[in-house]
Amino acid sequence: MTTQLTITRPDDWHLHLRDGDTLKAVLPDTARQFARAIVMPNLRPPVASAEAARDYHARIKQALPAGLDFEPLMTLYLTDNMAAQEITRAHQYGVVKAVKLYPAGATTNSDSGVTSLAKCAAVLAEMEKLGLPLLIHGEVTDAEIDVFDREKVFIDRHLQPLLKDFPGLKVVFEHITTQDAAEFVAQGPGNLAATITAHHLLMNRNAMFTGGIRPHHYCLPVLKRETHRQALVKAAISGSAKFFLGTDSAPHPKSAKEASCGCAGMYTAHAAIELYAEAFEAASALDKLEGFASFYGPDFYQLPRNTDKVTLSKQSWLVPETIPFADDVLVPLRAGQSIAWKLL
Ligand SMILES: NC(=O)N[C@@H](CC(=O)O)C(=O)O
Ligand SMILES: [Zn+2]
Ligand SMILES: [Zn+2]
Repeated sequence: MTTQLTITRPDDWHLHLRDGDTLKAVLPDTARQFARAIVMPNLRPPVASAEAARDYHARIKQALPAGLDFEPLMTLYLTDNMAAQEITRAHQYGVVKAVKLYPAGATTNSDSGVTSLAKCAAVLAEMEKLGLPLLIHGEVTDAEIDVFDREKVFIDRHLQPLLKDFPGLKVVFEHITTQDAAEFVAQGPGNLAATITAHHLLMNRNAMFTGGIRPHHYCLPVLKRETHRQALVKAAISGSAKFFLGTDSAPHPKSAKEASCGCAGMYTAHAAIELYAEAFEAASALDKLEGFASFYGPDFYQLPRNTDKVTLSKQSWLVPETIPFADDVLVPLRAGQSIAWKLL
């Protein structure tokens, strides 16, 4: 049995850091483990210009505690009326590594998102030309479509046409949750990849209803049935460079989660790499963790792999019930329960 695991320092290719005091509260959790993270732009207002991305980058660097080495990789929030020129400028700024597509209304702070991809043709052509990846929250927003089917329908209605219209565009299908998405990506072209969260590897939709409603297990895309979870595990441990780590750690105050209309998002940054280690161990595939967590992401983004190492030890520890979050608290995944691996 493996009791220690040393891997190249990982990166997180999908992360929500928020801003201001909440940024300060969560950033150390990520920076302790990861060398870099792709930072999501769904602030209020969204990070939709090259200047906004540069300023947000500076605020993150400023919020970083002394002694922690961490590089935020910035994203632009795609809107219907974004000019292609904005992409060119953002690319020139250097800190912007990708553009994020939120279908309008699909998730937290997505109301300024895209209503029709046809409106973004010039922007997408410019990204294709520059090699700037498009990161997609891949769910349709149609109220008539069952919430558990929204990812699958997005593939047919939007992702397939997009890949056909822009065959050279690099695309990351973010936080995939279904067998349909895993198979679509595995069989797709080399410019198509996907991130997978730890929570979608560890839990199926029963976790939202164990003994009552569990708001801290509600995220988007919503957890799916067990067959889908198994397909995601299979993809993550396959050794295919098309699948890599993206936590989608999405902090919200406890009061906003435990509410009559609670918001979507799980906080996993406090234990991200440890949670992934649990999932890979459960699949007897700890030897596949390093590629998934530390190699395939930078390879896809054409960034250098990290050179330093981290070590995980098979050592159970107790997750706190809450974590301070500005003037509130947040409830981390596994609150009050234990995690089998510990980052040394
Ligand atoms: N994943 C979530 O459930 N929530 C994310 C948004 C997102 O990634 O869709 C958030 O910003 O809270
Ligand atoms: Zn999303
Ligand atoms: Zn997200």
